[in-house]
Amino acid sequence: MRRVLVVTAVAAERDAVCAAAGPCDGVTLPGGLELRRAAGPAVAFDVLAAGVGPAAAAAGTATALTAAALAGQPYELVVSAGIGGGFSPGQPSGAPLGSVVVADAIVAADLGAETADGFAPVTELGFGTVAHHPDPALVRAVAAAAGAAAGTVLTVSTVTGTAARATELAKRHPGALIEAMEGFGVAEAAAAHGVPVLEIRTVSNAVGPRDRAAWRIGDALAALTGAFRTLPTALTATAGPAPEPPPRSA
Ligand SMILES: O=C(O)c1cccc(C(=O)CC[C@H]2O[C@@H](n3cnc4c(=O)[nH]cnc43)[C@H](O)[C@@H]2O)c1
Repeated sequence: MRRVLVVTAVAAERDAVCAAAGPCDGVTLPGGLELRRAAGPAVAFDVLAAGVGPAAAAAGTATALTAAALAGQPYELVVSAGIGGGFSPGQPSGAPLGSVVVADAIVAADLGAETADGFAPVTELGFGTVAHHPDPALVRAVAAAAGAAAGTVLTVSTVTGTAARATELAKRHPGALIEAMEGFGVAEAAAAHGVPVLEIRTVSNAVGPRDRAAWRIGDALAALTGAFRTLPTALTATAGPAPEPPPRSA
């Protein structure tokens, strides 16, 4: 049985994933976060709503990964999942409302410093990392199964609210399809545990001037459920042999 941890920001996104994964039982993690567990025939999904933003996402992901490792049932894959803002197709790249995106790069777009010459990522300041690159074969397989585009997904701590900011981000990241707020935090925790990561997003709104009335959250959540329905087949097709269970203690 393959074990996959899925991390969303909010309960509505978690429930959209659970709607695809099958009946989800609740398990409480150290610290009080509730994990929803769905054991499918080929893949077991544990789904966690860890909170909004990269810090909450990293903390929740690290807690779930540590608890699983200590229980002798480590995860094989972590997936950051949820809705996001799509760059408009008129920009260097883009993703329309309701579409599905699988990240081929998970990029922290506002982790750095403002300088007189503009934004400098922390890597240019000499430390840290600003990008994680999921396994390309896995990205291709999952995107093909879900009918998704593959491209850069940005992680921001502040939702973009102006056309100027949207244009600046699109210029700085020409391959960006979506911005959201958690992927990089999930990816950092996964990397710290040596576990592969994916990010799957569906577009609820356009990146740019804030217009909450125009958000299509229901459509994006339905698309998220649809994408997760295709995931077990894609994962089983790409995975090697299932790992040996840990040795039983005498
Ligand atoms: O109000 C609701 O019913 C509702 C249901 C599901 C999700 C939400 C959220 O507000 C989720 C916040 C979550 O979504 C990502 N997100 C969505 N659009 C953007 C965006 O334009 N820029 C950045 N992030 C976006 C983000 O990951 C948030 O955590 C509400």
